[in-house]
Parts: sequence; C-alpha cells; structure tokens
Amino acid sequence: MQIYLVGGAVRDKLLSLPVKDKDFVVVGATPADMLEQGYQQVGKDFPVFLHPSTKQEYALARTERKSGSGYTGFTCYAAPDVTLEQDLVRRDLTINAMVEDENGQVIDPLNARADLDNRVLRHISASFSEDPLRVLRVARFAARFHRQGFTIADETLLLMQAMTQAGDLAELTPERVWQEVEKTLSAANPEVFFKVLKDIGALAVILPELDNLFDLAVISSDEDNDDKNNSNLGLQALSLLKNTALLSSNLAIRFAAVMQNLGEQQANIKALAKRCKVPNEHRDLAILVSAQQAHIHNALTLTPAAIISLFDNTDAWRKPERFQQILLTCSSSKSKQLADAYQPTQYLTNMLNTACDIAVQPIIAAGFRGPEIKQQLTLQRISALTALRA
Ligand SMILES: Nc1ccn([C@@H]2O[C@H](COP(=O)(O)OP(=O)(O)OP(=O)(O)O)[C@@H](O)[C@H]2O)c(=O)n1
Repeated sequence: MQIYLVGGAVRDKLLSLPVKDKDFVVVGATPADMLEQGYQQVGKDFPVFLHPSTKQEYALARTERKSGSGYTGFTCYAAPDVTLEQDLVRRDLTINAMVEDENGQVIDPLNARADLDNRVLRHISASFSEDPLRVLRVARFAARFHRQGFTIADETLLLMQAMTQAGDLAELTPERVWQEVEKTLSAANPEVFFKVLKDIGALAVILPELDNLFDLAVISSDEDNDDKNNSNLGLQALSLLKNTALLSSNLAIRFAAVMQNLGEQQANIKALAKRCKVPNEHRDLAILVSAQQAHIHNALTLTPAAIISLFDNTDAWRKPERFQQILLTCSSSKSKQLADAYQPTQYLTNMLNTACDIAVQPIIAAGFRGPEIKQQLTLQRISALTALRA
C-alpha cells in the first residue's frame, strides 16, 4: 500500500500557512489490511480509519458517484484498484487535490500547482456539482484565502450559480449551513463569503434574512458611519463584518456584526438562530447589539437614567465582559474611526464602573425590602452617574 498526505495539509504547506489537520489517502489496500495494521475504522459509509497512535485520518482511495439526493445519497467504491488519480478527481477544488508522498515529494497529477501559484479556486470536474455543500466551501475558501490573493475561477462561479439556480442548495440542512458559516467566521475576510453567495443568488436560499438587507437603502445620515460604497443595508452589514474581523477573532462578535443591521427585525435573528441552531451566546449578543446599538452610538447624549436602563437591558451588571463585546461590535460601525477612538466605549465603561460601586447591603440595612431595593439601587446609581457627569 502507498500512503499520501492529501488535501488541505498539502495546500496549506505549499502556501506556507500553518497546517491544522492532516488527512491521508491510502492506495492499494483493503479494510482488512488496515485493521491488521492496527488502524481503527471510523467511517460507516466511507472506509476511513484512525492511525493507531497519531489518531490522524486515513481514507482508502475511493471513487464516489451521486446516487440520490441528500447528504447520504452517494455510492462509494473503495478497492485496492482505485488509483490515486481517481481519488483526486472526485474532490472539489484543484488546490485541494495534491498529495505528498512519504519522502515529502509533492505529487500533482491534476496539475493543480499552477492554480495554487496563480491563486485560483477552480473546480476539478463536473462532479463538483454532486455535492452542493461545495458551493459554500468555495465561498469559505475565498474568504479564508482572500488575503493571499485567491479568486474564484469564472467557470467555477458559473457552475456554483447554476447549481444554485437548479435548487441544489435546498438539500443542505440548516445545521450544515451553519457549520460552514461558523468556520467562515474565523476566516481572515469573512465578508467575502457572504458577498460571493450574494452574487450567485445563494444567500437568498440559505440565509434569506440577511439577503433581504440588500434590498433596503441605508437611511442614516451619520457622516462617519457611512461608507459611500454602502448603498444598502446588506453591503453595509458586510463592511461592518469586515471592520469587526480586524478588531476581534471572537465568533460571537463577528456574528453579531453581520447581523446588526437586522436592527428592527430581531424576530429574524431569532428565526435564523433557531433554524440553524446558532449557539445561544452568538444569538444573544446579536440581538442585544441590534437592539441597543442606536443608544450606544448616542451614549454621550443619554441621560443617567437612560444609561442605567441600557445597563439593565443588556444585563451589564452580571455580564460586564459581554457588555464589552457589545461595545466592540458597535465600535466597528464607525468605519472611519479606529475602535479605540470610539468614544462610547470609554464613556460607558466609566459609567458602568461607577454604577457598579453602589453596594446593595447598605440599602437593605436601611430597611428597604422587596422591589424597593431595586428602586433604591437604581436611584443611587443614577445619582452617582449624575455626579460623575457634573
Ligand atoms: N465536500 C467536500 C469536502 C471535502 N473534500 C475533499 O476532502 C479534503 C478534506 O476536507 P476538509 O478537511 O473538509 O477540508 P480541507 O481542505 O482540509 O480544509 P480545512 O483546512 O478547512 O479543513 C479536501 O481538501 C477536499 O479534497 C471534497 O472534495 N468535497
């Protein structure tokens, strides 16, 4: 049997990027050969094995044909006579179809190196369309490798568009969509993913709530808020995401950034989050940002009572770290200002620290009971903020 390193690890190595997972393809072996050597079988449908000590994935070379609809509608043929080239041809992109042998020699039967060198994301063959998830994967790779200069080949973009128009994406469950979105949110330029999907009509299918924003004009006249290129709320959402990605790698913050223009339509954030099983932390941050951003942008003009309400509504008392995440997400909307020049951050942080200094024990000691305690606390907090502003 011959064993080769394959896929993302070879690609990332050639791009001088850190290699995360190592996948291997095994040519000329049977499942029995693998088990005999101590490998553990993990794939039910595919012959995939874990190495006895490293636990890395070793898959027998296989050919795949789509036999029905859905994720499981594949016929897979793995046998010792499947060649390396046959295994590579069934894959998605040329840059993902190079291997490295045990001596570190790159083997490239599909001539993928040229695409890697020219920074092109190109599908390998028409069988790309057998897996609709690949439409999202290509958009994700475009987001991840944008900084390295990668663009999608015209013919690949056309195929992705054709697959979308043919309704292929309906096969994707919301959970699989979210898995790709989540992976994308950690990419260097997550906004590119959404832009690619918008351009080919796929965003309307997988995230219609976000897609609708592209039909809504930007109405704010706030000078330093508006990038002239942001003619609609969708484009503006993408530029907010772009700015936020420069400020934070936190996925909840990045998710809240791209959702924040749903503003008035928080029901849509809830619907999207429920359908896609978005983690609660992400959902809650997105809802709070979209609900409170207008108040936060105007923090310097708010009355002390309104500031205390803001802290109540965001539960800043019990969750000061999340409150900082809300501020960070809001700060990214000021595209011409750096985040540390966003005045509400320092201002509200000072206010919160001051209000938090009011202790509850003296209020109880003074004889207040039940709901009166909260009322007194609020009054004293408001007085403290009024004194601070004076
Ligand atoms: N829908 C898919 C999923 C995977 N692959 C192939 O399987 C390899 C491994 O897949 P995966 O680990 O998901 O992706 P990587 O390319 O390794 O990228 P990442 O760094 O995101 O894991 C890919 O390189 C690609 O050759 C494919 O052709 N079609």
